[in-house]
Amino acid sequence: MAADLTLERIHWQVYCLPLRAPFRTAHGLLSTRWGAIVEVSSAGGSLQGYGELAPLPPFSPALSSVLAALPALVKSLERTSLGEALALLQEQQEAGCLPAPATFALEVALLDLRARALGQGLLAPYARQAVPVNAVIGASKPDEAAEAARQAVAAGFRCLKLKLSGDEQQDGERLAAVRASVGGAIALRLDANASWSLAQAERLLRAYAPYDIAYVEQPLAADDLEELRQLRRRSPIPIAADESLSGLESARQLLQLEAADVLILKPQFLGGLRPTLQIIEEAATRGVTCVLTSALETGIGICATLHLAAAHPALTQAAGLATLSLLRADLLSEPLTYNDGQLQLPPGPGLGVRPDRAALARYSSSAL
Ligand SMILES: O=C(O)CCC(=O)c1ccccc1C(=O)O
Ligand SMILES: [Mg+2]
Repeated sequence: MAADLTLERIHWQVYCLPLRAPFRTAHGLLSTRWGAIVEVSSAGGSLQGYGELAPLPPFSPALSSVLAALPALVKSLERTSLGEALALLQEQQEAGCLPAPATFALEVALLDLRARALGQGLLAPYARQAVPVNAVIGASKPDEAAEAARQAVAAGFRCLKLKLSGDEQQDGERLAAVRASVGGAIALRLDANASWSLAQAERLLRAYAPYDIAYVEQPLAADDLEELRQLRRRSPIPIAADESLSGLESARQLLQLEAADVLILKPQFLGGLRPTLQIIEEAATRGVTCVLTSALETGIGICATLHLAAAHPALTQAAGLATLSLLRADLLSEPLTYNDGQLQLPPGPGLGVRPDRAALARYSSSAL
């Protein structure tokens, strides 16, 4: 049985991947993505499972502190059975002892190993074999953003997410330019990345409402849920919480306060697929929409989130999983495929993808 498999070795390789072009959000400019690919092997080394940690302050602790937690965690899991390892990981995650990206990486790697042993998909059965995704447009100059939006629509995307910079004038011009360039039939989402005050948000959301916005992510600072609740009651545009969600407890507070119309869920920053699934279930009972997104991981992390997006019947909205093209390269042996604004679930057991050793070696880093 898969649960009886013994884990022999758990190791990780840190990577450093440049972005194709620096990516601007209200949190600043991102030009390099750091993370690590985790590999777990069964006794005898016949089976492997893979996961990815890709921390990103302020959404998570920094890479150095996530890596610092790994040796003790790995020591507690090595040479246990797969079933025990998953239970131990869950225990430590629930006790709040582990940084979220470390739990996500280990959980996915263990589930990948188990699903490969069973010859089934990571989270089978699936509600869909392809997941609609939004293209993401950085907070670049209005004409550049409009051109990027046009290209995304030409590539088949029906939903775009536009990053705001916090510069009010440019944000307004960028939004007008993007809406004009794509026409009325394309869904538009905005992401303010926690950059507005309550008064500013009320004013800007009224100004942006005529552009037909599906929702705005995180208009206000992460920790003031009461203000978010007030804004939601007055806003002509639906409100999504992103930075305000740090795990199950914060999700429960948001649901309790009815502070958001939409929850943006990043398993990388929520401590894995299991707590994310719990949030999806609790949100569904209250009629709150959930949208899964990447944390700008490489293909391993994106693919894990894709499996959850494909598996759960409630996740019908476009997911934020079209971020691989922001990176200069991926680390997969076979690329993930985007077709007509949808990301295909790869066939094959487990994640259905593996890291490419040569690519991993090329972008590996020993700087940490
Ligand atoms: O949602 C998407 O389309 C892409 C993912 C994304 O924007 C993101 C990625 C990493 C960290 C934060 C965010 C964000 O939504 O603010
Ligand atoms: Mg966001």
